[in-house]
Amino acid sequence: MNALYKFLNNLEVIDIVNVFSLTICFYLFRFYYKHFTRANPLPGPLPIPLIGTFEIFRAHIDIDAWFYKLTKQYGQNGIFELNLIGNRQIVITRAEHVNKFMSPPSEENHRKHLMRTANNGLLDVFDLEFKGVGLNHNYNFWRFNRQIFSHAIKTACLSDETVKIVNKLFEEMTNHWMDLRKPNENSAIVDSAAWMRRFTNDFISVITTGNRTFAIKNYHHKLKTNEVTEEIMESEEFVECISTFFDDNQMIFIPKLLRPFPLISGRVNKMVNTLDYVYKRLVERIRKRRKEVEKLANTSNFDPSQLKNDLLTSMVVANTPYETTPQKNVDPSLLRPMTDDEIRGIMFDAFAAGTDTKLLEEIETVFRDDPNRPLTMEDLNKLRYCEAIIKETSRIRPTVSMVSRFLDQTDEIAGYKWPSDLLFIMYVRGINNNPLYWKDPDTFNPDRFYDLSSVENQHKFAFSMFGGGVRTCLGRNLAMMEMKILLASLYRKFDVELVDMKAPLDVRTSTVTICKHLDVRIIPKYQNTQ
Ligand code: HEM
Repeated sequence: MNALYKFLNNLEVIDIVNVFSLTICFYLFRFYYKHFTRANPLPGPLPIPLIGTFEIFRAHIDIDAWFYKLTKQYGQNGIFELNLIGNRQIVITRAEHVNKFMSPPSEENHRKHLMRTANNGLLDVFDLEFKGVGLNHNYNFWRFNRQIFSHAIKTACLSDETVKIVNKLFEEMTNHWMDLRKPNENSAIVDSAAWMRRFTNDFISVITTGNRTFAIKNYHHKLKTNEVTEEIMESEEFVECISTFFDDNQMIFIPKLLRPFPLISGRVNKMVNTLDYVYKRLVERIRKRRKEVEKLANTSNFDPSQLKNDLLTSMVVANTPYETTPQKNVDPSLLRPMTDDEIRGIMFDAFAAGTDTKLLEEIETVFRDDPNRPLTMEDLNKLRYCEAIIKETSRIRPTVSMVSRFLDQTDEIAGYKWPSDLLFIMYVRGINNNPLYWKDPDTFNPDRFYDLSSVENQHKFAFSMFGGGVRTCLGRNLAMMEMKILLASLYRKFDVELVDMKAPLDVRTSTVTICKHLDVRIIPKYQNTQ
């Protein structure tokens, strides 16, 4: 002890500087030694010590554009790597390599590599770790929630009522557009991105809770009168919060260790506050619905078929005596009622995920009998070219451009043997635009999805829009239905023109790509379109 005291006492500033410099040199040497001797080295940007690849930390970075550039630079063999604070992430850009993650579940793979994020992330800070379906990091909770969500959403997808809701909201929205026309003008200029955010929010709210948020009506009122009432503020804040979550949701991949860092902490706190607000609003709705169900159930002549048909009611009564269509062939351990927190997790998923020539010929053929009649479920099946347009748009610019899976055991992927605890990112946009599978990938050509022979000859993972395998999108049928009705209804009644053809697309990407603003001119085709 004495010797140590003497030693420290005799130290001079220069010695401290030397020790400090030596430590840094040692750290640098060790960092790059480990980097250059890593297993299966792949091409990718050279990492910076402590930070890894810096780009990810830049606020407002267009992650998707950056990944697209990296794919061109490093993805020739369909696989490259990034480093995030010492964590390796493997990016896949070829269809052949996604088999183990995207294949339909089998006895052998139904539990393998199922999680989307690493074990050391921030999911618990955002209260998402054991909640909902999309980001749930616990196999048993995820399975329970997915089972109930999928049972509840099936009813919505098969129901004529859902088609009627989209028709009604569309009519209301377009009436508002026409109302916003300047005096003596036939067409209206609208920010289609802002309107679509409100449309999808209103739609998913009816599907999940049976009640509207009136986001469309409130937005119209705000634009028309410049007046911001409490109701408008609330509905607008809810829409904005969902947007904020998507703006920065790459935060879910940040290791927890980094939370206190200045570039990170502000963004994490903003996300926590945003989610807190959304969670509170959702729990209020759940409690209200529970009371309504209980009140009804306590009446003497109660019949479960009197209950509402929406997702929230289905979840409140799931596995209780009030359920009208009990789940069949389900593991008995999944047959318990849901808690408020569990329902809130699923509702958050639904709100977050649910909150967007030949076509004209097809529309004309389908609606030849009456161009103004509401669209029906039967029409939907005939709108094949409309579906091809949606797929081709999603091929070129997928809404979800990255799908991740966490390797939970050693496995062979893309011809390499990998250790466990490694994050894989399937870069969907890279695969969807890879010239190996698509001739002239930059050319917009919906025939690729219309011509059945070319679809059959395509690699089964060369295009993916809703992911695949055990964790494939639960809302895919509902989303496709909503998009087809919207597209067909829009072009049936209106001509649509971009206001500024030269303006760059105002998109914000994290793992999801969202259009922030897009002015279009809406021109009614018929005089009687109000
Ligand atoms: C155009 C609209 C949509 C697109 C492009 C889309 C795309 C996706 C993708 C790519 C995934 C990841 C799949 C995977 O990991 O393999 C996903 C997951 C999911 N989606 Fe969607 N989605 C859409 C709409 C919806 C809607 C409307 C809902 C609900 C009402 C929904 C609910 C979900 C859920 C719950 C998951 C998580 C499934 C799980 O982790 O088990 N999605 N979606």
